[in-house]
Amino acid sequence: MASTKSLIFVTGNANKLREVKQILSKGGNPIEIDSKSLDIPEVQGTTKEVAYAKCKRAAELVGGPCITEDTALCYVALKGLPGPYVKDFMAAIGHEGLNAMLVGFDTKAAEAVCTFAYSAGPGTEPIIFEGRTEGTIVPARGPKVFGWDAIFEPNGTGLTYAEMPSEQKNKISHRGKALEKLRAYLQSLPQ
Ligand SMILES: O=c1[nH]c(=O)c2ncn([C@@H]3O[C@H](COP(=O)(O)OP(=O)(O)OP(=O)(O)O)[C@@H](O)[C@H]3O)c2[nH]1
Ligand SMILES: [Mg+2]
Repeated sequence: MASTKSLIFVTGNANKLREVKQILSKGGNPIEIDSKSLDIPEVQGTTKEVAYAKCKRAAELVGGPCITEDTALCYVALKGLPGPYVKDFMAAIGHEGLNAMLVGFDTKAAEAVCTFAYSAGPGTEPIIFEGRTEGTIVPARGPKVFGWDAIFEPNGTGLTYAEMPSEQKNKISHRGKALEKLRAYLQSLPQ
């Protein structure tokens, strides 16, 4: 029988939590997720630096093992920006503004980047797991439930993330890819 592990995911984002639970509860060795909603200040830096610092602080606050996640939306024309700062851009200028930023550029290509970090507990070095999905920024299509899902069309799908059933998004998404790496790592740990 498959063994079940439980892990604390520290996040303030209910949509992330829903997807992480969906993805990790499936498969031969399901991982059970408990969550803690803590608002952890985020440093400026690369996606990996942001994820690493978030997880280090989360482990101190939780007092034990935990995972955190940082998501970035990286425009090719803008050499990776807004990247890990997309949350503030989304809040300030919304879907229309995120499209308008690319007016005058030849390429609307973008990459969704998800960076999970796992800490074995306070004082330990977080380990990073990254997933990337390439796509195009388009005018919003589909339900506007989760962040910039409605304006991101993964290559070769003809659909935005928002137009896809969750199983389809999870199969190809930046988050799904990062979580498969995290799952493999957790399964390699001694019980
Ligand atoms: O359309 C989307 N599809 C996704 O798959 C997705 N994943 C994250 N986001 C949004 O991108 C920003 C990341 O910022 P972020 O990583 O700091 O998240 P957060 O502050 O909401 O939560 P957390 O840091 O407490 O975990 C936030 O605005 C998130 O809502 C997504 N939007
Ligand atoms: Mg955040």
